[in-house]
Amino acid sequence: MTQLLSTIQSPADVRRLSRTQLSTLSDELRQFLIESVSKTGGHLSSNLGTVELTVALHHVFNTPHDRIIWDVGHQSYPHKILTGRRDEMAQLRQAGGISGFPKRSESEYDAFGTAHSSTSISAALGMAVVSRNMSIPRQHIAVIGDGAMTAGMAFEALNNAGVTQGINLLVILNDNDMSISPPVGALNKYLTRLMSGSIAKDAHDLGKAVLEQLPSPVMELARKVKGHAKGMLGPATLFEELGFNYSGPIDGHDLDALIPTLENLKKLGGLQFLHVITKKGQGYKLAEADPVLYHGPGKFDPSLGIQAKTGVSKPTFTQVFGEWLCDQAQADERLMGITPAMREGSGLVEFEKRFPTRYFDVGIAEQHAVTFGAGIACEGYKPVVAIYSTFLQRGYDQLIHDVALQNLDVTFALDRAGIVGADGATHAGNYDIAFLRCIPHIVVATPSDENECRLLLNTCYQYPGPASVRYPRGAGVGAEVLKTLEPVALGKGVIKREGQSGVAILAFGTLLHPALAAAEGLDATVVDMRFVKPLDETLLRNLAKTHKAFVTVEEGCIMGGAGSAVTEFFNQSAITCPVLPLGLPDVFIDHGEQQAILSGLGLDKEGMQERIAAWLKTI
Ligand SMILES: Cc1ncc(C[n+]2csc(CCOP(=O)(O)OP(=O)(O)O)c2C)c(N)n1
Ligand SMILES: CC(=O)[C@@H](O)[C@H](O)COP(=O)(O)O
Ligand SMILES: [Mg+2]
Repeated sequence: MTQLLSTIQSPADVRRLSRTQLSTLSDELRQFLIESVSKTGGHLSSNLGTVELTVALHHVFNTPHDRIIWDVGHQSYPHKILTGRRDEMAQLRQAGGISGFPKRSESEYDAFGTAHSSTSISAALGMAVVSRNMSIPRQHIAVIGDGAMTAGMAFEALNNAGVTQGINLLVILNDNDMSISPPVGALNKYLTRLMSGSIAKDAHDLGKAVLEQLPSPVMELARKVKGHAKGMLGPATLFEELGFNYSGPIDGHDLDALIPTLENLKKLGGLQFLHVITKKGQGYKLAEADPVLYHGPGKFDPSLGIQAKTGVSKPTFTQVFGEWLCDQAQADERLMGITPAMREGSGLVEFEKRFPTRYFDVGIAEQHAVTFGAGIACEGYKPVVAIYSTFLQRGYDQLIHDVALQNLDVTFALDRAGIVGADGATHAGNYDIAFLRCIPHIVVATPSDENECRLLLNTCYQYPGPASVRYPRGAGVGAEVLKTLEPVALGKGVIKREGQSGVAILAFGTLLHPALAAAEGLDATVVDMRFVKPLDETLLRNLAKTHKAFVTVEEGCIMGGAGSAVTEFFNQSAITCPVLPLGLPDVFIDHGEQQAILSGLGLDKEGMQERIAAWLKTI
């Protein structure tokens, strides 16, 4: 039953509701969420945890005039539902439907586009200084999870905000004591101490009482009084030391606590930090019991919950990597596995169980993960950094300056390379080939199937410098994976089909398979290049003697990608054969089903055949 929810057209309707109605609305919203996400798939646990907070925020603040920035944004579904997108939830994360993350082009209520974590405070601060300079009376609210709070960028923003005068910035720490996996790090321990009330509770109560009694003209003085009171009673919180007025912890599922607190903070303005305690999966027993499983499920039956898959399914590339990592770690005790907060997604669950002292979840801290690996390599150990292609973007300078420049032996296992599907443009791993191949020393390997993934991991692991293996989200072609730890030759491709038409298709990665199918109709030669760097120059020189035209195929951006590598080599070697580069165009590619997106871009058998045939007519 969603009677009240169905009357909500915009947050203005939420602002009119009584406390009792807000409570009913929250219950209906939660029910709607479970039903809706069970039909589309999406991020469930985090959204169940932000229902009351979202209702309270839209009730108290004047959105969209006031800005709410949802960190990561995977918890913004209640916000989407209350801001006019209830019906669109049926197409969430599907082609043509709404995004799973806040998106400025989608709604005026989405103040900032997010999906990569820990950006909210910086963005809110940027908005706040403009409001200050333009004398716009506006509130800026960053809602950030305890996981997202572990990233350096969040602290860079707090550091900057703490000395910024005259702004309204409210940081709400949505602390559910969970990242995707259980949380890690010293900050988590600190937050647990705050949560237990041992640091600031008494001081907070005293401070709040003082503030509530004071008339607004003396608020500034009040803040000083409050700070002084805290100082007398015990140590200030870290956030107070950084210049914020800390409130909390409060129960983030209790509207009676949330609403007056938010109203109070709104009145106060300035630099405010509110610590809210929530439960991931709140209100859906199965998600409460296993928030990790329900972090980002596919479709499921709400009454049964997620069911274990029956039958035999092809292993995913992630599973192939996870198994390889365990086998390699068994064989080489120098191996250390590193993940920036993506244990499940990167396939490290088993590795952690079997090699706990060699497993490092460093938090949402990609830059640190890379340099941490560099340090390990300096001491003769062999770090394997398991990281999604899109998240390695965060560690780019570290990759160049800390790893490659020193030619350190760090292996990068790049998952989710290429189109990722439902998460869309924010998570697409489209750029790694281009941004890696321009860095000296680094090996860039692009396996075409699961078995080759393992073989190239072997090669890259044994290569005594920086090396990367990129593989896509999901399952491959069902190739049998040999349990070997033997490497294949570095920088050598393999001819898969000899054609007679004088056309050679050079495939970098899993698009080899549609390329092979397309080649039948074209009678083209097909090569599994295996490596973008080093490029198999000998093979290319030989092919150029017998072929008149080349096509490159990759699931990565065309600009600067593997096709560019081939063209550059041809130019340097005075090879005059024309090259048609097939890959991802120079646009951000929205969410949708992975294969459908590739087909839409002409990267399936038919598309390749058509485009190659049309191009051949022009040369
Ligand atoms: C830069 C970056 N690294 C990793 C991720 C993947 N990721 C998405 S949500 C999440 C956990 C966030 O935890 P928290 O902020 O506490 O939110 P919760 O899921 O607990 O609601 C992670 C690691 C990401 N989105 N961005
Ligand atoms: C929000 C976020 O960044 C992750 O939860 C991401 O959606 C995971 O994607 P995968 O499902 O590909 O692991
Ligand atoms: Mg959390």
